[in-house]
Amino acid sequence: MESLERITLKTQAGQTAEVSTYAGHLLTWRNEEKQDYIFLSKNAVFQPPKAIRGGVPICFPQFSNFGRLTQQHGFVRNKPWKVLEQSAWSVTLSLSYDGTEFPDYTHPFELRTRIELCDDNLEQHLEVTNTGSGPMPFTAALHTYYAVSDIANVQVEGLQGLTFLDSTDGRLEKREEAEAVAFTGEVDRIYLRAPDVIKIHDSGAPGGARTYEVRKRGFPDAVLWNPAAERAAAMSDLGDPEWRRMVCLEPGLVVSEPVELAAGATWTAAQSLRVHRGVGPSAGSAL
Ligand SMILES: O=P(O)(O)OC[C@H]1O[C@@H](O)[C@H](O)[C@@H](O)[C@@H]1O
Repeated sequence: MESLERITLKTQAGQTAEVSTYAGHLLTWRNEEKQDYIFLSKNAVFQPPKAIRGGVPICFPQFSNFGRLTQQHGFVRNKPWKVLEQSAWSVTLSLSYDGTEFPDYTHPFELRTRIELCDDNLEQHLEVTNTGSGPMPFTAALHTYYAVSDIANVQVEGLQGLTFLDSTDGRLEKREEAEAVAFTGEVDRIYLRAPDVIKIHDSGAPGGARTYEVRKRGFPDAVLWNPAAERAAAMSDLGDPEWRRMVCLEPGLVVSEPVELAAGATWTAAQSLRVHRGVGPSAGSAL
């Protein structure tokens, strides 16, 4: 059952994005032909405190189990947020935590996210202020689910030569050899010190081909995830064939540069997503 408040952003050309005040969550981004750029599972459950499967869940103050919280990916994706500012094409939301609800995380903070929509370009900012009196450790990620025609058509460019932690293999440290990463099974990797531009090519997208160009700022790491059939079957809000229609590329502050934010200080990071359409699998790259 869907009962969440959605804010709709719209450009003059007719692109739309929907943002849920629950979880401060970008749910959809569609072009003027109503094609999805962002994946939202058909089996997603819109019932707080359940996390929404798809869109852009905000993992904070912890990514995965990188931190002391028992709750995977932190707790802000399971909370109502407040709208601070809104226009036809942008919205800013915030969430305040007073440090009391989770005994494993006693650092008060104010978190804000701003989403701005332009045609074929979406910007998302994340900003946190330490409102406590001591240093505040945290990890974070923008857990972005991209819509793809079929995971078999997807290649990710920009990761060659990087060290990654393989979460499907005990977080063993490995080196990425592939010029373009393809998906032949479960992929769950944390790339350390990833470049600020990474591209996802989908050779089967409507109109011929599509490239998502992801630019990140302030996030040193990048997580790449597709669960493949077996793990997806165990996730009631994903399943088959939904897992084939998504790939996650998540700018993150996970392991490369541990942060302890000073009392009163603010940390900011952002991602800028640009879509290149119908220009072949390389879309201006070397592939
Ligand atoms: O099911 P969740 O909590 O939303 O997590 C989904 C996935 O999120 C990814 O970021 C992790 O790397 C995966 O290990 C995890 O399975």
